[in-house]
Amino acid sequence: MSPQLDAMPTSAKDNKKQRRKEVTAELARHEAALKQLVRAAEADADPLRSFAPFVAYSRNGLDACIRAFTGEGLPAPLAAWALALCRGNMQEMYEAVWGWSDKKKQRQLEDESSRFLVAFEAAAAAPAPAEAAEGAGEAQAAGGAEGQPLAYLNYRFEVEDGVPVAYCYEVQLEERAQRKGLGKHLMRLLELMALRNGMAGVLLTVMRANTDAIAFYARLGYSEHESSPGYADPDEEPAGYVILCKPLSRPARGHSHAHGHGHAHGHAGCCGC
Ligand SMILES: CC(=O)SCCNC(=O)CCNC(=O)[C@H](O)C(C)(C)COP(=O)(O)OP(=O)(O)OC[C@H]1O[C@@H](n2cnc3c(N)ncnc32)[C@H](O)[C@@H]1OP(=O)(O)O
Repeated sequence: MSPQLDAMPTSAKDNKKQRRKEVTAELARHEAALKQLVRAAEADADPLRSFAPFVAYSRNGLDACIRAFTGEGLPAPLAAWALALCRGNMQEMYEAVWGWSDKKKQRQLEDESSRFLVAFEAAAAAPAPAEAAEGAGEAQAAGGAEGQPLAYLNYRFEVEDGVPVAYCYEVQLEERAQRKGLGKHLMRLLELMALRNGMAGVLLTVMRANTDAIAFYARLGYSEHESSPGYADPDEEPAGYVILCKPLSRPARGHSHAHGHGHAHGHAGCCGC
């Protein structure tokens, strides 16, 4: 027993013990509620059903439609295409920071908690298979009526430091689909899905060398998260990556966020996710 407790009258000790028990039980309930929130979000078999107007993207010369997959349910040719696209876009930058491993990336993409949005070109607009990128022809066949895949967003629902978030693992676009608004559209869809599932925000990791992606995320309102290396201590050795976040707000309804998660807009140094 601690010396402080020892010196207390019995009723005060009992009160303190009781209070500890209550706090522990409350924390356990809170943790269970967060896990439940994530499980419910993961279990949604049709995450795009509320966002029908956003599953088609026709702008800037692109004519695409978006479908949702789980990592485990992604057809093999699409999984191969996703891995090849990521390798093509990222391998060089990865090698300078974490190293590149096909196996590790594949495991990440196909993990049971991994989720995908995949944008397919409308079938009529798809180029002949000979012009397609590695794996895209077979991936097209796996996609059914759609044309070739153009882009994907790989995400998970997670609890990060006690806060439920949608974690964006990868956004990868074929070169011919870049800078046409599709990346932004996919991120907006993720934000909508995150909000609908009670997540407090979107989190992601991006390499410092990826200045294009950093500019893209800044344009979309993402800023450095307090868990990002060097955020709290400018003397810390700079890492090769930063963690960015965007808190998500609901229309004010006069009561706090479900499961007690307030949003920290305007909260100095913290973005609430
Ligand atoms: C967590 C991660 O996934 S990090 C890895 C990100 N992925 C990559 O680096 C792979 C290669 N790049 C890509 O796949 C894409 O180009 C992405 C994902 C970086 C961006 O998607 P895109 O569709 O090309 O960008 P999009 O056209 O939607 O641009 C949205 C906004 O960001 C701006 N933007 C995009 N790229 C840049 C840039 N390099 N510099 C400045 N602004 C930019 C656009 O001008 C646009 O602004 P607007 O809304 O005012 O018009």
